[in-house]
Amino acid sequence: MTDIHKGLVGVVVDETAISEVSTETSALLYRGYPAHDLADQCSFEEVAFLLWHGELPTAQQLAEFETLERSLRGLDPVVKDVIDTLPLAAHPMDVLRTAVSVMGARDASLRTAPAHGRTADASENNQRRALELFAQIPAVVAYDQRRRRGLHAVEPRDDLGYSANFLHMVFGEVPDLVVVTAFDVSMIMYAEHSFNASTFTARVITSTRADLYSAVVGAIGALKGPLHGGANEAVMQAFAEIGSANNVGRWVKDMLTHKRLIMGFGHRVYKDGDSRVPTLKAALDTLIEEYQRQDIAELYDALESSVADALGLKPNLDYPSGPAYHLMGFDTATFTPLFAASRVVGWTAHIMEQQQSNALIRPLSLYTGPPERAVSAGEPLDDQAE
Ligand SMILES: CC(=O)SCCNC(=O)CCNC(=O)[C@H](O)C(C)(C)COP(=O)(O)OP(=O)(O)OC[C@H]1O[C@@H](n2cnc3c(N)ncnc32)[C@H](O)[C@@H]1OP(=O)(O)O
Ligand SMILES: O=C([O-])CC(=O)C(=O)O
Repeated sequence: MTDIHKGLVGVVVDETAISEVSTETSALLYRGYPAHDLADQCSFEEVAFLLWHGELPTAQQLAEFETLERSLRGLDPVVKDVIDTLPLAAHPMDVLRTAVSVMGARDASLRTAPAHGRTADASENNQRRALELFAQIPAVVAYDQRRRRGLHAVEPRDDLGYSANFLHMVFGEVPDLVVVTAFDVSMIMYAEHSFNASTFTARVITSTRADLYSAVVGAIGALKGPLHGGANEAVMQAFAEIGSANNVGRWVKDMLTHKRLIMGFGHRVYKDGDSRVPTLKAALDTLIEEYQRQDIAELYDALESSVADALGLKPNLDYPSGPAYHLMGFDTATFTPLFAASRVVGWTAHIMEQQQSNALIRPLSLYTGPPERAVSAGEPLDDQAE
């Protein structure tokens, strides 16, 4: 009897030195450091450097890294033109996926890479490409949200850190420090999570020796789904549907009656709570205080305890991030692109790790279709199908 691991549940498919997601202790380590400590003490730029290079940067390395990242923030006018051809009703994840695809098609260095070689896509090129995506995805997200609102694009500022500049490009001004800090924390918490569906997608694509952009485009596609990154958007839709804490009980009952999933709850690996939630919830609390939105805190708590009572499920990272991004002023459909802006660090770290020790990823399947049969010449196709 062949063992089938549907959804690859519990299957260890490879090694990684980038992060550890522990089921037993519900902990998350980035290159050995607890992610919550990094969120407390480091900037997103430092964490990106750590995930890519394995060590936190020295002061000089950080200064060089920041200077380079800031110099790469401007968006290629051709990418802007392509975005402008897309309907305003297109989902922002589709816009981002298209933008990254255009960036890949315009990277001349890809065209000179020999397809047959082991080093078909040299690692220093990939480090550059990863940094460019890191620096430019915020500009894509900002450009797209602003065009939907009928606003002109805002150019990046090289005197601001990653998160302050991101918010400046989206909203045309730098918000209070409390908002910038909460956003930076969200970027750090979303940056990396071992072999989740989108990262695994990127590794599968990389295993065929396809280029980094193809792998990132595929990862964006996988992240869009509501069982993965799309859940942060779905959480906010649920909040809007519920309206206020008083309606939570009725709403949850209705969801259970109709056997619908409650987005932002449950996790494939963490069965006793997502290790990242307390850190992002603390950041959400600072935003609730900043914007004086106790109503959101009440709804959040009521839904969390109602789902715990009804299903025994705990929130995942997408639960606090939904209301946090809403309070910051992002359109709901833009939440998952924010996740992508952060996770591009993890994706590209995994792409480079996969390239360093590659094996084509190609599992087996158990065939359950009809047994071998003969094609009868002259028999009408309809009869054959019966
Ligand atoms: C940052 C992230 O990407 S985290 C994930 C974000 N996704 C979501 O929040 C979507 C909602 N959650 C889910 O769909 C799931 O919990 C997943 C996809 C995250 C994990 O799924 P799995 O590990 O496959 O768990 P699985 O689906 O086997 O769940 C076990 C049982 O709990 C139920 N369940 C799990 N999550 C939920 C939920 N959010 N709402 C209602 N029921 C749920 C399942 O229906 C299943 O019930 P069954 O045994 O009667 O069939
Ligand atoms: O690990 C997972 O399956 C999903 C997740 O939480 C993430 O990618 O951040």
